[in-house]
Amino acid sequence: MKENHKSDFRKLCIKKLEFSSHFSKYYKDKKTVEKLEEFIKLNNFKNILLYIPMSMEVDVLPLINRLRKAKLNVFVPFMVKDSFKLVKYRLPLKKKRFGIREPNNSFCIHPKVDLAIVPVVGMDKEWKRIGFGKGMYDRFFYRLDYKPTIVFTQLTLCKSNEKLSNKYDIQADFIITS
Ligand SMILES: Nc1nc2c(c(=O)[nH]1)N(C=O)[C@@H](CNc1ccc(C(=O)N[C@@H](CCC(=O)O)C(=O)O)cc1)CN2
Ligand SMILES: Nc1ncnc2c1ncn2[C@@H]1O[C@H](COP(=O)(O)OP(=O)(O)OP(=O)(O)O)[C@@H](O)[C@H]1O
Repeated sequence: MKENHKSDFRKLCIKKLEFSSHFSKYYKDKKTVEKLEEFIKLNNFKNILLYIPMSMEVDVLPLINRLRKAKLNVFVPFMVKDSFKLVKYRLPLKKKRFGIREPNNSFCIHPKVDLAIVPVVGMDKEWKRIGFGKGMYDRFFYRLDYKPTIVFTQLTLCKSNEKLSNKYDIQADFIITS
């Protein structure tokens, strides 16, 4: 029953985000990125997990470039089987599974991040993440032996007033949207 609710809510949020991404996307991206940057500076984070955005996600590429100029370490997901590892952001990016772009593989030892900025499709009552349903972020955080600060980011808030999440779903410490 709950799984049906979850997948219906996921579909609804995807529709909402796709719709929202057609209107003032530039403004929403800019506003959200400004807030993210302020948050990073205020808390003095140095090693940051970001992501290579898809069209309905907040475009964090300008933020990535600015953070790199400021000599912060920016990592992005590199999909491996049912989850991902972290690689340092660098060009070129190559299109992979699900149309996701990624930098080349890197063989450095596991980097430790103090902040993880995570794109979400939706959130439930408990501020737990609803993603595309593959469980990759869930597995990534479950397998970490420390807990970074987690920020969820989204173009337009899509939050349910019901509990839809499962035990393994990751929970936000902060939400930043436009
Ligand atoms: N930008 C970004 N990178 C990410 C994720 C993400 O959510 N966003 N991931 C989070 O786990 C991982 C990739 N996992 C994914 C799993 C499924 C789909 C997916 O089902 N995509 C839809 C298309 C979405 C669209 O309409 O654009 C599909 O393939 O049908 C996407 C990413 C790692 N990298
Ligand atoms: N720590 C874990 N270990 C094993 N399986 C897991 C774990 N976390 C999630 N899963 C599995 O992943 C699948 C997808 O989970 P869920 O529906 O919560 O995805 P999601 O959080 O919406 O998507 P995603 O994290 O990919 O964006 C589920 O079948 C779940 O059993």
